[in-house]
Amino acid sequence: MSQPALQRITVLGSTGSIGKSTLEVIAKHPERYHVYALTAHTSKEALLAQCKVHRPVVAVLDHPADAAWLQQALLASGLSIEVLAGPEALCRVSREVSVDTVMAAIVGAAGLLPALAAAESGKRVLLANKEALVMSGALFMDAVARSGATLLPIDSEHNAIYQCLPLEHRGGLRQHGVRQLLLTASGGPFRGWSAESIATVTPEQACNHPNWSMGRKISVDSATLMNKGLELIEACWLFDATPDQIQVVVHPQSVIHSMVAYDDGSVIAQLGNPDMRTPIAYGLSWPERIDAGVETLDLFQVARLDFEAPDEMRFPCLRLAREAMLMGGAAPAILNAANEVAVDAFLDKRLGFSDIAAVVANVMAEPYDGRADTLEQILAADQWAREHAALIIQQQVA
Ligand SMILES: NC(=O)C1=CN([C@@H]2O[C@H](COP(=O)(O)OP(=O)(O)OC[C@H]3O[C@@H](n4cnc5c(N)ncnc54)[C@H](OP(=O)(O)O)[C@@H]3O)[C@@H](O)[C@H]2O)C=CC1
Ligand SMILES: CC(=O)[C@@H](O)[C@H](O)COP(=O)(O)O
Ligand SMILES: [Mn+2]
Repeated sequence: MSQPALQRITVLGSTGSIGKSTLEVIAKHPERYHVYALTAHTSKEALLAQCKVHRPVVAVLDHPADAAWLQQALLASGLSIEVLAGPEALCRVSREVSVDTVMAAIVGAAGLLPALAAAESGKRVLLANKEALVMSGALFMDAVARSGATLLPIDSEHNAIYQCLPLEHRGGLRQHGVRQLLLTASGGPFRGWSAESIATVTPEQACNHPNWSMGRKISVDSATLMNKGLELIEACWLFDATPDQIQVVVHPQSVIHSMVAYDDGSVIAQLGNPDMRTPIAYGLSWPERIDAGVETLDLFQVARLDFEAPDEMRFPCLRLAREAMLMGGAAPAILNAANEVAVDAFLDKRLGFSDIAAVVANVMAEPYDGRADTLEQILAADQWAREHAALIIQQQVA
């Protein structure tokens, strides 16, 4: 058997939940994958530890003082690794000519520019950072098409749908006999709770996802169902679908990661343990399969699979996201930015849980007359929404 081609990889957000899982899978296959760059925001000790194990060529931190600290610590450990600082360095390690694959696993809008840089440079882009696509869907997909990049979804639901679709699904789902995409949702930690109980939950409760271990921002998004809203927009762009072709199905066990319904009545599903190493390994090795270190699903232990409709009255964020996608233009970027500001405020205990949806709804209700065709316009809409959300939160607190 021939040796697989070696992939040189940049892991954006390597100190996060997805970043760490990515490095676990990479470490199992040293003959296939070499790390080119590792990046973090402020977690310098964690990045130092990762550098010692994975020996990247470059490491990136946000602040120059942190980068200087890391450079010193690496030299003291006898490691010659180049350390860079700042957002432009993230784009540089995404674009680097010798890099084949970029794992885009920075959380939030901060991940947009380096993910886009990878898409524009024709890389294999492993996209976990759903906010990038929500903000810049048309622009991002256009960059992929023009550069010939290979875009592989890492978000578990989209990875599942990708696995359930025919190989060539581009250019419309209908012509491939696809009737609907069934996007599964766990329902989050507050599924079935009354509106009154939901209103008083703490960040710790919101971050305690029933099935997945994830970063704090996405955990809160799962709890409000904004995660499913962002994923609906993400699916529209990835699979060239309209919101009405996507049905959200609450499935509390998170064992079916999503499904595709076909014209002949077939429903094809992808199942597995709720462990992100599976979609990560799929993205790394596609079109082959590698060991991800994940056990085969024990169906006898799962025993039952439940399904219900999402409750958009108690969890309005899903409806807000669908409306943003239907509005188009800058609306998804505005939704995303307002949500990021509101989630930050909730995690800081400056805002109640139910106020997250209220802040997003209020920002979306404000008239915005800008377009969202260019990156500059998208970033302007993002900035506008952040300012409005901050103002609304300030007024609520005052
Ligand atoms: N976790 C999961 O299971 C899933 C996550 N996703 C998506 O993947 C992305 C990452 O999620 P997750 O791993 O949970 O997030 P985490 O919060 O665990 O990790 C985020 C990573 O991004 C870095 N980062 C944060 N802010 C910045 C910034 N301003 N500039 C540069 N780097 C930054 C962090 O560095 P530092 O450590 O220094 O803060 C960290 O490495 C999100 O978009 C999420 O929606 C999608 C599906 C599943
Ligand atoms: C693992 C993953 O992809 C997350 O986005 C997960 O789906 C969150 O779960 P819910 O949003 O369905 O609660
Ligand atoms: Mn998901």
